[in-house]
Amino acid sequence: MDVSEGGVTVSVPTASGGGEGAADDVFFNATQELNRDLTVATLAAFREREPRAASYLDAMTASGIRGVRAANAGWDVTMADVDADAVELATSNLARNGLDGEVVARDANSLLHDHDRVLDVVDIDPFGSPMPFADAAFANARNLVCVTATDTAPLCGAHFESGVRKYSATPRNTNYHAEMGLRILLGALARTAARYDVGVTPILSHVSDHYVRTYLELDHRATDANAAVEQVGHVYHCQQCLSRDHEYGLVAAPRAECPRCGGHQVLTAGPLWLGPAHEEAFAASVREQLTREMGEASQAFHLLQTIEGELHEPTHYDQHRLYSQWGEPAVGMAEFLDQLRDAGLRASRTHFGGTTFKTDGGLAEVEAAVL
Ligand SMILES: C[S@@+](CC[C@H](N)C(=O)[O-])C[C@H]1O[C@@H](n2cnc3c(N)ncnc32)[C@H](O)[C@@H]1O
Ligand SMILES: [Zn+2]
Repeated sequence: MDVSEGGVTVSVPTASGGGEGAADDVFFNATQELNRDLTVATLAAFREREPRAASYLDAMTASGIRGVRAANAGWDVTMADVDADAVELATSNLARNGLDGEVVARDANSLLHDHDRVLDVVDIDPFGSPMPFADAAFANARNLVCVTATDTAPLCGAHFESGVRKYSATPRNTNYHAEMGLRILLGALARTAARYDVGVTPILSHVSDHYVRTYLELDHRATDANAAVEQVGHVYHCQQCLSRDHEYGLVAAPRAECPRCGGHQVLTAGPLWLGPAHEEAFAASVREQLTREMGEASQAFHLLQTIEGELHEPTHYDQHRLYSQWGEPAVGMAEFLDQLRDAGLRASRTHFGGTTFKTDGGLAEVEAAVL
């Protein structure tokens, strides 16, 4: 069947209209249109920031939809997949839109390591964890690495051993699991890039549906890599009172007891990324690149707006969860945030959920402000 998205029309396996299709079909997920709309808008915003950026590798292309959309936006595109059927489909999808580009049957790692031209932007969109491709991406990309991770259960600590294996970290299953997943991923990516003397700066990140997506700008000096590693540390989370704190550095200092409630169930999570996961100005510039022909433009607009306003504290709270802990009825979010601000705290919504918020205050200050 044909799918039209963002100004291109591609053929995808018939069964895959609403989901991921049959197991042996070439992969296509209609529900990732938001991810692809944001990719195209991010590429456009990034080109304004880095005008030399011209080449884009869609390293796991499947039907080719993402690479075709990038080619349609003027990028010099290479699309790769290990699956011969995917390569055939992506080749015909590029051609039927009258676009130039190279489609190759290659393993992403081997292609990255012996590509004969500079790859300005590399997009890693595998099944599950991106970590098996992260070394090759950071060793060979020049400006930007885009990463999707769909293994959210390992990332957030729900599938603990798998998370430990894939991310060389200790993810913990907290009530801010989506952000835990994002920060475990960012921490692992920053440490991987550092092996190649590459420093990463996350300029946009979001957790939507069941995937994590992040865009990492690269700098190629050892000092940049050091600066990125300095953004990595640990979160200490009390399972009893939900209080948490964090510390930078690769050496963990597990808490014997919670400084707030004295409980002994304080989890240590990390190493994970404690720095900003986005740049406000860049998120705003991506928002300006959304176009009418993008099917998820409206959702993308609201998502970016929320991200722009989001504080950079490394964990968030769910206001409903707190009120249930306090045994009180929850109030509206706008009123709640006003109460925090009236008490002199910084406070923002987050894109992790409609009742989530971030603040620079500790839990005791939040309680004092709203109860
Ligand atoms: C999640 S799909 C990609 C979806 C696509 N980027 C999109 O936006 O619709 C993952 C693809 O990676 C391919 N793949 C798996 N291992 C690979 C490897 N080592 N190198 C390149 N492609 C690989 C699979 O054949 C599959 O087509
Ligand atoms: Zn506690």
